[in-house]
Amino acid sequence: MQGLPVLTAAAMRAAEQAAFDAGVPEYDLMERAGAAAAEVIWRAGGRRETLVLCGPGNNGGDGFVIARLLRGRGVPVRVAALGESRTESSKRARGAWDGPVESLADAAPAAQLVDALFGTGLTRGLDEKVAGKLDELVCRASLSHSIDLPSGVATDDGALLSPVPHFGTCIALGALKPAHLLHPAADRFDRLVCADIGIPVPSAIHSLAVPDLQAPEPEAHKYTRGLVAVIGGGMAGASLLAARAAAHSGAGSIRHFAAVVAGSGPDAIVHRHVVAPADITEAVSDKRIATVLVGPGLGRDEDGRARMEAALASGHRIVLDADALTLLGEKGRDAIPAGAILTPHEGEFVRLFGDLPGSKIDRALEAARLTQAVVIYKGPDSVIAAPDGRAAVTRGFSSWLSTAGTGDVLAGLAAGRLAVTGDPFRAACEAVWLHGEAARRAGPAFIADDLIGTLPAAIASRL
Ligand SMILES: NC(=O)C1=CN([C@@H]2O[C@H](COP(=O)(O)OP(=O)(O)OC[C@H]3O[C@@H](n4cnc5c(N)ncnc54)[C@H](O)[C@@H]3O)[C@@H](O)[C@H]2O)[C@@H](O)CC1
Ligand SMILES: Nc1ncnc2c1ncn2[C@@H]1O[C@H](COP(=O)(O)OP(=O)(O)O)[C@@H](O)[C@H]1O
Ligand SMILES: [K+]
Repeated sequence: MQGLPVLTAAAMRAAEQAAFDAGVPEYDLMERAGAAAAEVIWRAGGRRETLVLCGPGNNGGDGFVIARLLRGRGVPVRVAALGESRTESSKRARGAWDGPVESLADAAPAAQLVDALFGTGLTRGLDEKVAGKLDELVCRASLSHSIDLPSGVATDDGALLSPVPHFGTCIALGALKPAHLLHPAADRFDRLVCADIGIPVPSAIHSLAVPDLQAPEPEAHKYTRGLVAVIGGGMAGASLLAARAAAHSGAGSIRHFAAVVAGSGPDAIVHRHVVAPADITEAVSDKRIATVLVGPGLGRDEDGRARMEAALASGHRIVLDADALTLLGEKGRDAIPAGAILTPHEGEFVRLFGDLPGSKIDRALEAARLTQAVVIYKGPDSVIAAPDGRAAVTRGFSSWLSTAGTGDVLAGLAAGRLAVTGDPFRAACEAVWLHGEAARRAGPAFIADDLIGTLPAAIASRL
C-alpha cells in the first residue's frame, strides 16, 4: 500500500545526482522532464495558442524543451524569459529553441499559459513585478499549467514566498514535493499530475495510497474481527458518534461506556452507563478487547482524567483523541504507550508537542518519534506519521469535513481499523482514507452523522 513518493528539494537533487552518477547525462533528464510535461499539456490544450514563461534555472530549461516540443506538434507557441539562462542544461535547452524569446515584462497573454519560471531552486519570493505579471497572465489564460511547482511556493513546507496565482494543473516532475500536498501551496492548483522522468526516487514519505481492504475470513466471528471499547464522558454524543463509526469500520463488536446516557444509538452497540472512573477499569478488563478509544466527549475535568488513566492502565492498544490529548498535554506525553494512535488537530498538536520546527510532515514525524506512536496530524493536509520515519500525506479531501464531529468519526474509524489490522500505521492510513472517501460520497453540507451512512460504500469500493 504505497502512494506517490514525496521528496524534499534536497532529496530530489540527491536522486538526480544518483542518476547522473549512474551515467544518465544531465541534459537527458531535462529532455525527459520537458517531454513528459509537454505530453500532459498537449493532451489538455491541443493546438491552443500557448505562452511559456521561462526562468533562469533548470525549471526555465524545462520550459524551453516544452516550447520546442509543443511547436513541433503544431501548437502556436511564444516564449517569454525572465533574464538569461544560468545553468548548463537550461542554456542548451534555450539554444535548441529556434523561435524568438520575448521579455517577461512585455509578454502579452495567451489562451494557454505554462509557468516554468521557478521550481525547486526558489530561495526567496518573486519580485513584486514578476509575481504581478505572472498573476495577470495566469488569470487571462483559459488553461494554465505550472511546471514542477507553482512559482513562488516553498518546496519543502508549502509556504507562499510571494503571492501565487491559482493554476489549473501542476505537473510535478519525477516525484511529488511536500508543497504539492501541504497547504497553502497545495491549494494553488486544481489538478496534480506526477510525470515520470525515469529515475529512482526513494522516499519513506508518500501521498496517501488508496487502501486494499479484505472481507472477514470465512471462519470469522465477532471477537476475531476485533472488539472496540469506546470510553466517553459527560458528552455522550461525541463518543457515540465514534462508536458508530467503529461499528461500521469492519470491527466485529463495539462497547460504549459513557458517563451519561447517550441518545438512541444502534442496538448493535453495547451501551453501558458507567459513572465511576473505577468502573471503567472493570469495563476494560475484558481480555477480548482489541482496541480502546478514549477522548471524544471525555471532558477535561478530573473525572475525565481518571477515565483516561483507567483506559491507559488497561494495557490494550489505544487511540487517543480530543480531550484525552488536551488532558495529557506536554507534561503527560510520557504516559502514551508505544504503538498508540494519536489524532490531534492543530490546537491539540501544539498542546502536546509545543512549537516543533519544520514542515507539517517534519513536525508529524518528530511527534511520532517522540511518542513512538502513530500520529494523525489532522487538517486539510492530514499527515499520518509513524515512529520508523514513514509518513503518508493526504490531498484533496472534501473541505466539507470542516464540521463538528468529523474528528470523532475519524477516531472511531482509527480504533476500528486498529482492532481489525493490529497495525497502527496501516490502520491510521485506512481510517483517514475511508473518512475522506465517506465525505466525498456524502457530497456537500453533510453533518458528521452522515459519514456513518456512506462508510459501507466507501469500504465496498476497496474490497
Ligand atoms: N537537475 C536536473 O537536471 C533536473 C531539474 N529539473 C528542473 O529543475 C528545477 C530546479 O532547477 P534549479 O535548481 O535550476 O532551480 P530553479 O529553476 O527553480 O531556479 C533557480 C534559480 O533561480 C534563482 N532564484 C531563486 N529564487 C529566485 C527569485 N525569487 N528571483 C530570482 N531568481 C531566483 C536561483 O539562484 C537559481 O539561479 C526543478 O524544479 C525542475 O523543474 C528537471 O529538468 C529534471 C532534471
Ligand atoms: N478544510 C478541510 N479539508 C479537509 N478535511 C478537513 C478540513 N478541515 C477539517 N478536516 C478534517 O475533518 C476532521 C476534523 O476533526 P476535528 O478538528 O477533530 O473536529 P471535531 O473535534 O469537531 O470532530 C479531521 O479529520 C480533519 O482532517
Ligand atoms: K514553475
